[in-house]
Amino acid sequence: MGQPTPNQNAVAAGDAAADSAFLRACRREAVPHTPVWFMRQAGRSLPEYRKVRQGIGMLDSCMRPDLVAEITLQPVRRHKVDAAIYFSDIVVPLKAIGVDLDIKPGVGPVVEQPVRSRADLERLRPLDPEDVGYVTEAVGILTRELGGTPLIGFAGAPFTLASYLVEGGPSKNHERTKALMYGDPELWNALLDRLADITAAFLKVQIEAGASAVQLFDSWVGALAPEDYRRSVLPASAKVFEAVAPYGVPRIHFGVGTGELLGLMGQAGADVVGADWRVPVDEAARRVGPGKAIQGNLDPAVLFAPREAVERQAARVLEAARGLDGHIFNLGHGVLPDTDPQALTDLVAYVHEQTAR
Ligand SMILES: Cc1c2[nH]c(c1CCC(=O)O)Cc1[nH]c(c(CCC(=O)O)c1C)Cc1[nH]c(c(CCC(=O)O)c1C)Cc1[nH]c(c(C)c1CCC(=O)O)C2
Repeated sequence: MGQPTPNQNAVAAGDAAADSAFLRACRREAVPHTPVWFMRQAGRSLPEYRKVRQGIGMLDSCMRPDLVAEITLQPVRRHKVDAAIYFSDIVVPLKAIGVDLDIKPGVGPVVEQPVRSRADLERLRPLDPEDVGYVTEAVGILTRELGGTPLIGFAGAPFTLASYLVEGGPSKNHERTKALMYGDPELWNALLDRLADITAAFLKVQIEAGASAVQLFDSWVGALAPEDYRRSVLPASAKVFEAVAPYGVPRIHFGVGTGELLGLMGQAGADVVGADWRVPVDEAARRVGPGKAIQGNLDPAVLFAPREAVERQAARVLEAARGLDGHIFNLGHGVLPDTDPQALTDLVAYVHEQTAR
């Protein structure tokens, strides 16, 4: 592998963000306040998002740098969150290598020809940075406009991407995915390895263009038992983290329902591990093991309760985080589409106020 060569704009923007509360917390350094951002902060809960997206398909919007930059900036302006997350979707790199898929409103990613055989696997070619020139362009705009606010790049983890590819769409039980994993381990390992390379290439594009941190979303991996995760998933996720390690940007690893997997997810190599709301953050930190920051973990449904109740539940998260040497406040999963945006703005202010040092 060649030496990483971030461009000069990226270096300048990175310098401005380097001392931000978010990046300091990722590195487990002292912070002026606990940093806050929200998974899925850019999107349907915001009226200004629905306005700019009118008449433009989800995947089309991901390929328009001006629109991507605007949507990424919207929650930063409105909520004063401590980090921006790049507006895209986990299936964008798959679309970019020619997989025939679409994101259907209210459904999610749907794949025309699911991947279930060796011949299907051969259709997944490596990602060339030129396949996603619009990402380089949008990240470039963003790092200039964000100033000192760090930009988080992201990608889907091999297991979660495999689930969409094998099932052909969203799935509750992941039955075809598991059938392949148990029934043809050789093909399964080859699929995850190929997805690891695509994911790593996609993260590198974002980092080289100026992203200050990256998050690997393994949203659906909580469906697995620890032994299956260790054997059939961990090597591919570890390959992704290792591939981007030379850049030195913080690497975040997140999944839902991963209480029993947190130790193994820590072993996969991230610097920060995200937990959902089912495990308190101090217990999550104990399970993840030493030397890693923790991100989380207010239940996104709590935001539908009155303000005082939201604050009581947020206070519980902060209390559990008190002894940790690196905590990034977030929800335990993404912002739900019907969330009142004001509840998010108020929550950011509350966390900042309560943790100001
Ligand atoms: C599993 C997953 C997907 N996509 C993603 C994940 C991992 C995170 C998680 O677990 O929630 C990641 C994602 N998708 C989107 C972002 C944008 C950045 C952000 O604000 O976090 C991110 C980080 C935009 C989006 N991705 C999608 C939307 C909604 C589509 C729209 O606004 O038209 C947005 C804003 C579509 C999508 N794409 C996917 C789903 C499940 C959906 C929702 C389907 C629906 O209910 O409509 C796959």
